[in-house]
Amino acid sequence: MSKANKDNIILIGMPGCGKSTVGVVLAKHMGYRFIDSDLLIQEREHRLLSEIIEQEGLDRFDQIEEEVNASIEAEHAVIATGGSVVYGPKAMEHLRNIGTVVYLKLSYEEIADRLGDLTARGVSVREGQTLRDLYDERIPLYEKYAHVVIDAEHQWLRDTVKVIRQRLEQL
Ligand SMILES: Nc1ncnc2c1ncn2[C@@H]1O[C@H](COP(=O)(O)OP(=O)(O)OP(=O)(O)O)[C@@H](O)[C@H]1O
Ligand SMILES: O=C(O)C1=C[C@@H](O)[C@@H](O)[C@H](O)C1
Ligand SMILES: [Mg+2]
Repeated sequence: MSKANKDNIILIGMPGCGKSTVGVVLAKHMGYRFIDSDLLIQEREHRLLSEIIEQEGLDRFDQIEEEVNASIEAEHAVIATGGSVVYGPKAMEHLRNIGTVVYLKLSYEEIADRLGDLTARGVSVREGQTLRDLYDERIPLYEKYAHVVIDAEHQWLRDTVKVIRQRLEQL
């Protein structure tokens, strides 16, 4: 159960799991604002995520992502985060305080199908690390920080939105 002091809905999960695509539709259906924290990072930095990672390196990118997410002030919003937000404990503590954290869970196979070139997409992946390694490293973090886990495997976008709303109503 969420002990949040605000009514935001925060989406977390692997890159390509649908946080941004599902998030904007969920916000529209609920009459909420939509915030994509990847876009907040790009606005603050005046650069693309892939450029920040290339120019600053992954450690600095992770710091920037943590700072931006830890300073989001919002109410009545659906917040789509970046897949690597769970590397920032301060950001996750803040997000859990301002809303209900919803993990969109997909299998490794479906994530691999959906994602193209990880580098071009700007995914926070270290040299030599495979998508499988990344998946195995992150799943325990998503599970640790989630208030709610949604199985999004083989679901139409509209059905994922419906299931999220049902689960939130039950809280
Ligand atoms: N049922 C579905 N629900 C959501 N997205 C789907 C579905 N089927 C296919 N897709 C595709 O999967 C991709 C989801 O990408 P999206 O950018 O929303 O992911 P994300 O979780 O925001 O990733 P990132 O962490 O990189 O920001 C899109 O290309 C979308 O068209
Ligand atoms: O999962 C990831 O490593 C990332 C996902 C994107 O949303 C961005 O936050 C960034 O490109 C890193
Ligand atoms: Mg996104």
